[in-house]
Amino acid sequence: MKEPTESVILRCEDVTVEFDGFKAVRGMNLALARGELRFLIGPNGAGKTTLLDVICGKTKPAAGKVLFGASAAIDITRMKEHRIAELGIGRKFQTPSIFASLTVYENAELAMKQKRGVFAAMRARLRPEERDRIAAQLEMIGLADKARLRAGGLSHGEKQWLEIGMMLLQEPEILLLDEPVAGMTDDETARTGELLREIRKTRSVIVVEHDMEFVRTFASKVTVMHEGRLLTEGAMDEVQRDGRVAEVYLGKRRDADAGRSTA
Ligand SMILES: Nc1ncnc2c1ncn2[C@@H]1O[C@H](COP(=O)(O)OP(=O)(O)OP(=O)(O)O)[C@@H](O)[C@H]1O
Repeated sequence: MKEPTESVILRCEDVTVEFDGFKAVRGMNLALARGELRFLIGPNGAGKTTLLDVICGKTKPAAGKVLFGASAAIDITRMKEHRIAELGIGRKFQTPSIFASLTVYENAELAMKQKRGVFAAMRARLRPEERDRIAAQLEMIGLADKARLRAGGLSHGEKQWLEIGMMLLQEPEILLLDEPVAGMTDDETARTGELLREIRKTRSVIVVEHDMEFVRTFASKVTVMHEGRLLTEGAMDEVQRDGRVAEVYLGKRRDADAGRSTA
């Protein structure tokens, strides 16, 4: 299932990752189109997080390539993590990395200044257009009314949204999210899905997710990994009908997921 080359923003080709001889990812292929919201699913230990680690440069593959940019022309396989981030791949981990003692606005301000680069960041004041962008971003993540509150006092879901907002202020082309709705209330989960739909209008997103109810509601295309390999890929309803998918999930599904899922 190869995407037309011109619309591809990221391509993983035959990526293999080894940890002390154990192959966590085995010849994995993935092509992400511009403006796509892709869900990466699979049982525990399938290699999903490791693949995100390879894309953002945190882990280097033993073999294979990661290509990024217009028509996936830039080989980022051996680039340093910070360089990949500068190029436009943002990674959000499960634990929020916001500053609890600063306000929501101050956190956003820091993210904006980080985007400017070290020298410009020393300029104390933000330009009016930068302030406007922060305001628009806080509006998008639903925290405009909480701009003056300490980030540490936000709910779990709000902290996750703030972190997503801070990443967006750095204008990545691709966002990599690892279980963004873990620990969220049903309402927060639904709002996060809407936020992802909004984000994909201007950026591409890969979401590693275990919450099958969430995936069913918000996914268009799903990639299923199993034991480091691509098991199948396609529309969620097709994937759900695939007997192999049900099989690999049987007995491996997380306890937390079992209550919500009938996949
Ligand atoms: N740094 C590491 N050293 C050794 N083994 C690792 C390391 N990181 C991951 N692994 C192993 O690689 C395999 C894939 O792990 P990974 O975290 O990528 O799976 P996953 O699909 O994200 O699982 P989960 O859904 O449980 O988060 C697992 O067997 C894991 O134990």
